[in-house]
Amino acid sequence: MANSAQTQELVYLVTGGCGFLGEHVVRMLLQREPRLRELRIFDLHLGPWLEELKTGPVQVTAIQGDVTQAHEVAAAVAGAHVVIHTAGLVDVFGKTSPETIHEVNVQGTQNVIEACVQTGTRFLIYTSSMEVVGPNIKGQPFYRGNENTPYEAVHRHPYPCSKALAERLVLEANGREVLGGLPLVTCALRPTGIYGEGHQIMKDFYHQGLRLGGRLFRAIPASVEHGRVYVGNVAWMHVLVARELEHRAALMGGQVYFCYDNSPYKSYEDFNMEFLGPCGLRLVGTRPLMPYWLLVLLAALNTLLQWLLRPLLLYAPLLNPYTLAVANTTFTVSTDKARRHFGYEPLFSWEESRTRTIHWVQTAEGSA
Ligand SMILES: NC(=O)C1=CN([C@@H]2O[C@H](COP(=O)(O)OP(=O)(O)OC[C@H]3O[C@@H](n4cnc5c(N)ncnc54)[C@H](O)[C@@H]3O)[C@@H](O)[C@H]2O)C=CC1
Ligand SMILES: C[C@@H](CO)CCC[C@@H](C)[C@H]1CC[C@H]2[C@@H]3[C@H](O)CC4=CC(=O)CC[C@]4(C)[C@H]3CC[C@]12C
Repeated sequence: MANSAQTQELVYLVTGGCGFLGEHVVRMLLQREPRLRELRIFDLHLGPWLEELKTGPVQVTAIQGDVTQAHEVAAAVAGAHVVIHTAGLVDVFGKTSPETIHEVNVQGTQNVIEACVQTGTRFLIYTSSMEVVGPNIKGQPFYRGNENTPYEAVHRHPYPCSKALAERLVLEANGREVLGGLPLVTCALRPTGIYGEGHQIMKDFYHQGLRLGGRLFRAIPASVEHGRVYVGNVAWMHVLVARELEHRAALMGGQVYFCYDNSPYKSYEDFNMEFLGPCGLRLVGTRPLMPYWLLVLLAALNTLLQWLLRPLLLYAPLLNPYTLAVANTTFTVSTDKARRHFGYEPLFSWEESRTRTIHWVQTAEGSA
């Protein structure tokens, strides 16, 4: 909670502050950054929940804007001490064109960097993704790796390509001189698959299960581990990095950190059942019910249907060759780099993260 003994002097900007992760970052900052004077929330779509934040001691400024518009970004950044750039197009389902994904994720990030340089903002934290590393196009496993684990990070899909390019831009910008002559300090956080309150795909699976009479059918072998991290802990890591970047610029500047916590290593489907099970769903099968080649065929068929139907409607199912490959490839992290560099410990235990997520799925049911 904000401590009135400390001077409230800092101005933060959170891009994408109305998204799934962004909302948690915003709320976490208000709770855990006592030096905050003003919090600017920049997003293409502003959420109505922002209104309730405006009555607190911190000035909350909602800015409707587009990261692809350099002048809008520059106006929002001017005067901010810290920028947390979490805005992005998270599309692995073919809803948007590769060009748009590139424009938002890469050009948008370039605009944020240039705005920092031009207006004199010194600290920039970028929300990257595990996807900048893998799974790669060869489907090679990354088993409990860390930030230094060798891995062939080669991608073809627009989303990981864009995140990798944007991350590189952010890291290369570390040390650039900003207005006033001081160096820019940047770093990138790479969450694995985020879960928690507000996770749309979890909700989609829940409703799919309800439609199928309370059942989901196992498609991926239980032995394929998929890295997951609780949204509250990802937000906490952003807040800590933002706080420590100034004091530990030499150590943290230009670095990447996986976002991790104590969530268990499990397959994507088994992990989801940790929440969906207590909400009344059952995962049928100890082994996949369909042979893998049939899933590959269905995923390819979905791609074809998406292409054929495009002139008429947007067909964007969860299953496509890319999502299947990601779900079917082991990718888990095991690291303590964030603890060593800036003292990160997860704020929420696994039990608490689980309880909060179950509660959200249960209460979100009626509102869907
Ligand atoms: N959801 C996940 O599992 C993971 C997400 N990430 C990254 O975390 C960040 C946040 O992702 P989520 O919260 O899941 O996505 P989200 O879609 O819920 O949030 C993204 C926010 O960015 C905003 N936005 C999109 N285009 C914009 C534009 N042109 N200008 C301004 N704002 C724009 C959206 O309106 C939205 O509020 C993204 O950068 C994503 O790549 C990284 C790893 C995992
Ligand atoms: C084959 C299906 C059988 O039930 C399951 C399909 C699940 C997929 C929709 C998800 C499996 C893995 C997810 C991705 C992963 O968590 C990593 C991600 C990181 C990001 O930065 C953005 C989101 C995502 C790509 C995430 C998207 C959904 C999955 C592919």
